[in-house]
Amino acid sequence: MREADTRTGTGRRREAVVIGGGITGLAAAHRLLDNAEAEDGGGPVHVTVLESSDRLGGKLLAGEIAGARVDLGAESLLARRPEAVGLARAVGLDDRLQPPATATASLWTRGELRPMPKGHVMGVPGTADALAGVLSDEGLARVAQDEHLPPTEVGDDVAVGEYVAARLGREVVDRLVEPLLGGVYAGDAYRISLRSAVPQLFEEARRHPSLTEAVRAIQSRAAQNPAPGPVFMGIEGGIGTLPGAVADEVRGRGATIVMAERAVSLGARGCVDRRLRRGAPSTTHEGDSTTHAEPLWRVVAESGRVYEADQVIIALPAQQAASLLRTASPHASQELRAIEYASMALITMAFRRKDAEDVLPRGSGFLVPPVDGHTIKAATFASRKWGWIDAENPDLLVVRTSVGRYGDDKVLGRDDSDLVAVSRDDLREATGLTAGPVASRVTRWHDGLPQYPVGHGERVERIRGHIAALPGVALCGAAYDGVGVPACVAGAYAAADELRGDTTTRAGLKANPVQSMHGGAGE
Ligand SMILES: CC1=C(CCC(=O)O)c2cc3nc(cc4[nH]c(cc5[nH]c(cc1n2)c(C)c5CCC(=O)O)c(CCC(=O)O)c4C)C(CCC(=O)O)=C3C
Repeated sequence: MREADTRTGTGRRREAVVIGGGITGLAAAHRLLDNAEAEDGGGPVHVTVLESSDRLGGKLLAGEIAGARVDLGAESLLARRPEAVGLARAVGLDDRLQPPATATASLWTRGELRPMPKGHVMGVPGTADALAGVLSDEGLARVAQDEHLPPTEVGDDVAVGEYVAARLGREVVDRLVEPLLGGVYAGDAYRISLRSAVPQLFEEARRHPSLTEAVRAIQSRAAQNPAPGPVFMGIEGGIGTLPGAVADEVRGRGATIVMAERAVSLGARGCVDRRLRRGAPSTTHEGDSTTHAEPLWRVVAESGRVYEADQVIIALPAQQAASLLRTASPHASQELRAIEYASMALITMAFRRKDAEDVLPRGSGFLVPPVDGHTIKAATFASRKWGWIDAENPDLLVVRTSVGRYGDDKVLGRDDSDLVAVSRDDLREATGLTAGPVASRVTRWHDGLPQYPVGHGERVERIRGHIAALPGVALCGAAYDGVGVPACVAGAYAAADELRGDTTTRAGLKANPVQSMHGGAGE
């Protein structure tokens, strides 16, 4: 059915193609449809989502172990930003949203599980007070020196590890910052950008001579405006059920989702080349809406099929985006190639509840600093963390561990049985759990987490600059706007809004980056 686009008078509806069926691409499709329904949305649109694999959802994957429903990918949504939870509500999952049953976690440091200290921003403490035991006595004394040291230059950007070590000593980096960044980015604190990964702290660090003072400034601001509600949210059945729910919702509104359809190139038709030569700016603005007599873009798939599009949203990991953009934007392509990823594996194990219940500590799990030489970097007690897993499986206790950090690709090459064995060894050493699991499964996430090293923010700006020269094309995903699910959703919304000439969403994202929500006051 072809509806006339009365607003632009072209007699046809817009064609929008979203490349990538992860949560970012699906959120983009959802937003394109919302925008089209809005009064000034530019008229009817037909949305096509192209997914190269035979599964939607990208890094979100719901699965099963010993009959228990679990997440085998990301398992929690940061709820301090509205976008991810808002999307879940918008697609009818309101009743299934559930905060974690426990908000406490531990740190496996210096031979013992110790409560995760309160009052830090991404592992950076506001005071040495709560760190006894977590750090050595020398480490504690070193933190206290911060207030007396001359200021450290932050410049345009600095590596988190380098800066924190200069102010507070390496122990804070090794035992607090590394394990948290290891969770969020599977990264290396000495490479990750303070500006991109902890922007709030970057801003405050420029304003205060001491870093602990900068942290306390963030904490007192947070204390004055306490954010309502839980920090994290889960979804009954797993956050891996979110992509399917979004897919159903957009299909219900007329979108087409094509599976096993790999987009291999994005080509401009002649008219675009002429427009580009005239120096026409990128995305739409008033009166230059994206509906022209003919679609401007041709997306060619590996199958040979061609998708003509007025608007294209690229919601792909950086390397795939680089390939797709080879001819349309060699400069963007080159910059995208330089974005690196870390790989990780999740080892999910179901224990008999009676074997594990009294042995495992309370709380949601523990983080592991890499300095102590253990293989796992975190353990999550899924049955303790999520009430729905607990309730559905009274005889089981589900635990998952994670392995793999930036630069260490070897660990993913180990056999499943080997990864289960090292996980059990580390769990036994940390908690005393000796019983074997009744079931286990390993999920490898090759190139699962994009890295945000020093200079990443500028690189993304340059990429956006190049993409802006392609009218009707926008880019979003974990590599550009922040690694968490809310960041992916927010980036998708910003991309869809940009295509209708609305840059306020992107501006809002920049002013209030998703990563600034990490840590906070004593959470
Ligand atoms: C992508 C991402 C974000 C960004 C989200 C976004 O920006 O949208 C994030 C945020 C955070 N992660 C945090 C804390 C923890 N993360 C853990 C474990 C893990 N995180 C991971 C990823 C992420 N983590 C991963 C791959 C693991 C490994 C184990 C697994 O995947 O199963 C664990 C141990 C296990 C447990 O207790 O569950 C803890 C305690 C805190 C609070 C810090 C504070 O206290 O201030 C915050 C903001």
